[in-house]
Amino acid sequence: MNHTKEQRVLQYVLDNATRGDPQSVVDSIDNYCNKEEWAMNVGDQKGLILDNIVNESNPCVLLELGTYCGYSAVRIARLLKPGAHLYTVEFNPAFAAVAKQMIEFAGVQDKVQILEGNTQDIIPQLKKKYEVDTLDFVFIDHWKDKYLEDTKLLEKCNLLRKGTVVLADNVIVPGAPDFLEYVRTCGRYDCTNYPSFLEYMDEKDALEKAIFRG
Ligand SMILES: Cn1cnc(CNC(=O)c2cc(-c3ccc(F)cc3)cc(O)c2O)c1
Ligand SMILES: [Mg+2]
Repeated sequence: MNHTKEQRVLQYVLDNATRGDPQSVVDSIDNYCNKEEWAMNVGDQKGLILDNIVNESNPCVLLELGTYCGYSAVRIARLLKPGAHLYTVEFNPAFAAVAKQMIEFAGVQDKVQILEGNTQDIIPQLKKKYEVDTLDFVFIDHWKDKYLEDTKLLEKCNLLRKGTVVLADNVIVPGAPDFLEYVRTCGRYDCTNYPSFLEYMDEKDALEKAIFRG
């Protein structure tokens, strides 16, 4: 039954975390991925930086690109105020199925909506189909060669407003050089780099925060 790594991560959470307790879900995933099998969750070190930036920006409408097992969706949702909502986009149906169960077990399903499909198709639907006006916070953690085109698509679809926080994972490893170059030089973002480490490893990585100037 647990033929994939993502299913094994979920099973470990079901067996070791507490239903309805998002922190225990986050901690269980980190325990498993530190001890048993590496997986590409943002992890506990970069996760603390993510927590701080979410708390600082007090967002109401959030978008995540790249759900994977739902680790960062649960991590973010556990911090959201009543009425706040996170849309998270996942292309891979197997990942989306695991994430759905992870989010429901954590008890944050009322705050999180998984949108299954390609970001290129879903981003242009956010306003009309999902009744989004503008986004307060965007966490980018999907395919690294899609960061730039999807950031430009968010701009084109008028989903960013003055002060929208765009936070990108993995800007060192695997890296997103064209995205970094763009947000740091195009004149439309105020950028801050947050050095950290690749999840569950000693290798250097970083998050980049790019605040849209409007
Ligand atoms: C298949 N797929 C579905 N979603 C995605 C998008 N995520 C990544 O690719 C990703 C990759 C790594 C990583 C992989 C190998 C390695 F040696 C070092 C780092 C780390 C991350 O935090 C990531 O988010 C990939
Ligand atoms: Mg990542």
